[in-house]
Amino acid sequence: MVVIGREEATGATARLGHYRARDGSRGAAVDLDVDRPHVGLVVGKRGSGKTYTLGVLAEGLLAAEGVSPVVVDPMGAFTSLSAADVSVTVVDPSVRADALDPRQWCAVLGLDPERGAGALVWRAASERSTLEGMRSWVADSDAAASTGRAAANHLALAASWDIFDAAGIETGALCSDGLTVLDVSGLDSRPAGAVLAAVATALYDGRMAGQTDRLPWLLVDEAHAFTDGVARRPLHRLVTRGRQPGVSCVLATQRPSAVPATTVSQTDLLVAHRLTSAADIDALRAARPTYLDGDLAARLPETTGDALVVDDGTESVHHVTVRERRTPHGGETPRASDLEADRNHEVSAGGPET
Ligand SMILES: Nc1ncnc2c1ncn2[C@@H]1O[C@H](COP(=O)(O)OP(=O)(O)OP(=O)(O)O)[C@@H](O)[C@H]1O
Repeated sequence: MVVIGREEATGATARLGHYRARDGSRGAAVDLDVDRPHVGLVVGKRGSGKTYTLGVLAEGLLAAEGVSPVVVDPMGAFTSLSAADVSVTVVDPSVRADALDPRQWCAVLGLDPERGAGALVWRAASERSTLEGMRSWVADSDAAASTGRAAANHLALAASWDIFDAAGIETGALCSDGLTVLDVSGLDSRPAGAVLAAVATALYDGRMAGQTDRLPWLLVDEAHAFTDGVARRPLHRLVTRGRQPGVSCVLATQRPSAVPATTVSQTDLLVAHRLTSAADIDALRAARPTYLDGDLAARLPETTGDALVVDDGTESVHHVTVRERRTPHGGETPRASDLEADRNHEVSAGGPET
């Protein structure tokens, strides 16, 4: 067995799959180090196996001691795990208003903090810790009527997202011995970004303040959806500085070119599935010139579930077939033939009741 991500022989690992020889034959088992914190990036075109690979990693983390896997799940691909495994908790995302700082409040509402409604929301977020409090503070402020109305409308929009709550997401609840799935599939990109911002901040600050002994792993699917919104700064902080307090972060995306170059270059574990877009291959190559030279880019895998794994720690590249999941994969793209099969099943079962 080979362990990717470290040189030492001991410590917790998660089974990733097995080596794939050039002729496609199966080689030795491949594990990932989960003993120390890492920054991982899983890339690949649609349907190449990214979500599946995140699921494999989540399973491995669930089985490892001393770590707390947390998934931010924009596709609802992980919610089915709770039926298969009791240690999986699907959480309805909830965010304390003061989990976002004034700058993040302006970012999530798309407001310029320097002017008008943005400046008012900034002050409301500095003065009050709940959304209700911010709304009353704006209503009572002596700002120009049109500015007050605009700020009130933006805060009413935030209230309509139904995510802001005095309880919020606590570090302690996230850092359990099970897998926590934050299902943001029902949310638009702004509230989903607010949830990710709050979670990334809770994990980082929680570890800095010594609130948990466990090492959190934040797995983010469809990460390109979060790179220019309110979650950008907290994610950037995790990617650049999270390892020091012990927080790992693994981002999965079909568009590496949409992920900031600093994020790609901070990655110490890169899992590259099939990629065909020249812009995406170039984005990877630009950030990882040593490993992803022209030759290696040409050797990116062709088959779903196969991956090129680049390990910065040991400066090595591995050709891996990701193992099959032990729990159900919820990321299937619906197919017309599935509907057809369902219909046939209903007919053979006597059809729907009338
Ligand atoms: N390692 C694997 N072993 C077996 N089957 C796999 C593996 N990886 C992926 N698959 C199959 O390929 C399908 C597509 O994988 P997945 O949903 O992870 O793709 P994706 O890259 O996340 O796609 P999208 O970008 O659309 O989210 C899965 O439904 C699964 O059936």
